Amino acid sequence: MLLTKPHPALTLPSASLPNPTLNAARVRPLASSAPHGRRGRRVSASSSPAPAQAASAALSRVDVLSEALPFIQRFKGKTVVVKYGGAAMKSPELQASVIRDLVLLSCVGLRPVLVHGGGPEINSWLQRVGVEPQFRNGLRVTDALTMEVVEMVLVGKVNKQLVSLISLAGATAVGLCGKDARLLTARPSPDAAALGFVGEVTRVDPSVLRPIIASGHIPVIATVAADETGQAYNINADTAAGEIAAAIGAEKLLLITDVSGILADRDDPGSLVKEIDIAGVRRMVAEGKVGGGMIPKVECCVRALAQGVHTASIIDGRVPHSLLLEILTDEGTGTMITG
Ligand SMILES: Nc1ncnc2c1ncn2[C@@H]1O[C@H](COP(=O)(O)OP(=O)(O)O)[C@@H](O)[C@H]1O
Ligand SMILES: CC(=O)N[C@@H](CCC(=O)OP(=O)(O)O)C(=O)O
Repeated sequence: MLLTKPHPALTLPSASLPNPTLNAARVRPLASSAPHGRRGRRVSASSSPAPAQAASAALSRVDVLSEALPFIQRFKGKTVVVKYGGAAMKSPELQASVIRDLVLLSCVGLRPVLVHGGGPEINSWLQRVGVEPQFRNGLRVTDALTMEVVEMVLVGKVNKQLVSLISLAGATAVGLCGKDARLLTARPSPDAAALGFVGEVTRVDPSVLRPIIASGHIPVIATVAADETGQAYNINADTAAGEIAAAIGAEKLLLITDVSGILADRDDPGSLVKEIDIAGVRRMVAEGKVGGGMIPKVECCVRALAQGVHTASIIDGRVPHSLLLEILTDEGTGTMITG
């Protein structure tokens, strides 16, 4: 099945489109100096809308909350693996907004596991040490120096930054990489001659995640793993997220990126494929309609679904609250791949 519909974000008023300033406003806590009403809400005489308008705005806000109830009930206690990719992590405001949504999901009883990338950040640090990044079919060509930079950036920098953002948003997180408690064991990719230290996952041992999740912390996973000899490998974050989702029996796998989802025509942002089954997506890959970084995404969704994950979606991190829209509404925002 292949359905193409206009993307909801494309039909929204311009104020709903990705806008760092608006996102910043959304994540900013209430100014402590602002006067507060009875329930601690900020009250501003000069900017108050007319009472009728304010009441109607409040009503539509609680409507949205109320509509989310069946979804919250359905997914309460369920694990959702969210892969947050580098392309959608470029702006600090966007990062804070995505992390707030993740924390909201955790507060309403879902059990999110965050697997992250950081491709653009790795590129920028490689360039600082004079190495030009190279990719083949969406995978980074990883020699020994590149491997060192990948580990420093993903495990040392990006991972800890996301843990801090979760803390700032009021939840707690534990940062890990594949090496911790042998969460992921790697072996060289079949294309090692061309790709160097790019790994594929041979084993997932999710036992370290269970007590972390049971204690209410959000695991944050960087996808560097070692083989049996301790050699480090660079694992594509989409691939790792799919394997982790399958190993922990996740309800959902969500890949957040910087396109609206799978496009029927990759040069036409309006050609979003809203829903597609495994056969359909395989056909798109065979016909060359899916390329570059979208290939590991599609492949990991297909593998996760084949191993029992119920739904896999590719969603647009540039759309404010795309994570909440995908999980807590009927409409969704991106491409849902079904088994
Ligand atoms: N059919 C397609 N639909 C959407 N994107 C596609 C398609 N084929 C290739 N792509 C490319 O895949 C990219 C997403 O992968 P990538 O840049 O690796 O994301 P991330 O860094 O979030 O993991 C898109 O920006 C787009 O250039
Ligand atoms: C083998 C391989 O390509 N590894 C990726 C790992 C990070 C990643 O996947 O980051 P994004 O999600 O931001 O693309 C890389 O080195 O860029």
